[in-house]
Amino acid sequence: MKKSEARKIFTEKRKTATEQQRNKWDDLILIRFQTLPIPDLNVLFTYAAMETEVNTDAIVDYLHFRNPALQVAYPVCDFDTYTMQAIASTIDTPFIKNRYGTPEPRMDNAEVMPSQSIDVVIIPLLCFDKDGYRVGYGKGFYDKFLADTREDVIKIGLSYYEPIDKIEDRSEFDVPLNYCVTPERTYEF
Ligand SMILES: Nc1nc2c(c(=O)[nH]1)N(C=O)[C@@H](CNc1ccc(C(=O)N[C@@H](CCC(=O)O)C(=O)O)cc1)CN2
Ligand SMILES: Nc1ncnc2c1ncn2[C@@H]1O[C@H](COP(=O)(O)OP(=O)(O)OP(=O)(O)O)[C@@H](O)[C@H]1O
Repeated sequence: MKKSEARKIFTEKRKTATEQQRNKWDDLILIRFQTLPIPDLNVLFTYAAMETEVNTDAIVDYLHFRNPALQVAYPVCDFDTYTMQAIASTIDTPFIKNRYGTPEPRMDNAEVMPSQSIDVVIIPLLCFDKDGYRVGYGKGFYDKFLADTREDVIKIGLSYYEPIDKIEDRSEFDVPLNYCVTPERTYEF
């Protein structure tokens, strides 16, 4: 399947899930996430979920419990260059929606986490395939960001839906996932 077709299908599919269903899937994904063989980590780059995305709050709480010194960063986007920065955030950091509806940490006194310091990236996606390739919103935010991260960074996708067989129009920039967790299964690539 081509990325553009997958984007359309999964954008529509996402809208059909009820809040109750999503909450249940978030719980199942958390339970699976807790069994991933990820080593101790110091810096996490995650995302603040929009309504139809897998919520990462409980996963962040769990990782924080594992390492109280964990630093957690969230994306702040530049829509002129389609790049993003990892902004360190705490429980007290206010989040505001940008003009495209994505919650972002407020930038006052913001600490930018160097891409090279990040140990694990939790990535939102519209759909993924059986080889770990993903389809996002098509602006290349994540592909560009991941290009600057360490070779050994662990990339974990979260998805309510199972993978498609193959994204046909992969590009040279596409960075595959190491893991993808769904309510039904954990995929390792
Ligand atoms: N929760 C969450 N945060 C995230 C992402 C995500 O997928 N989920 N991102 C994952 O990338 C980045 C934001 N990506 C986005 C990409 C496109 C649009 C969007 O609505 N674009 C408009 C046109 C924008 C323009 O051209 O200036 C559109 O496509 O209609 C919004 C966010 C970073 N933060
Ligand atoms: N490292 C990079 N350097 C320059 N351009 C890039 C890079 N990575 C991706 N791009 C460009 O970004 C655009 C979007 O790529 P693609 O269709 O794969 O989006 P996507 O994977 O759905 O998006 P995202 O990474 O935001 O989730 C493409 O035009 C691609 O050429």
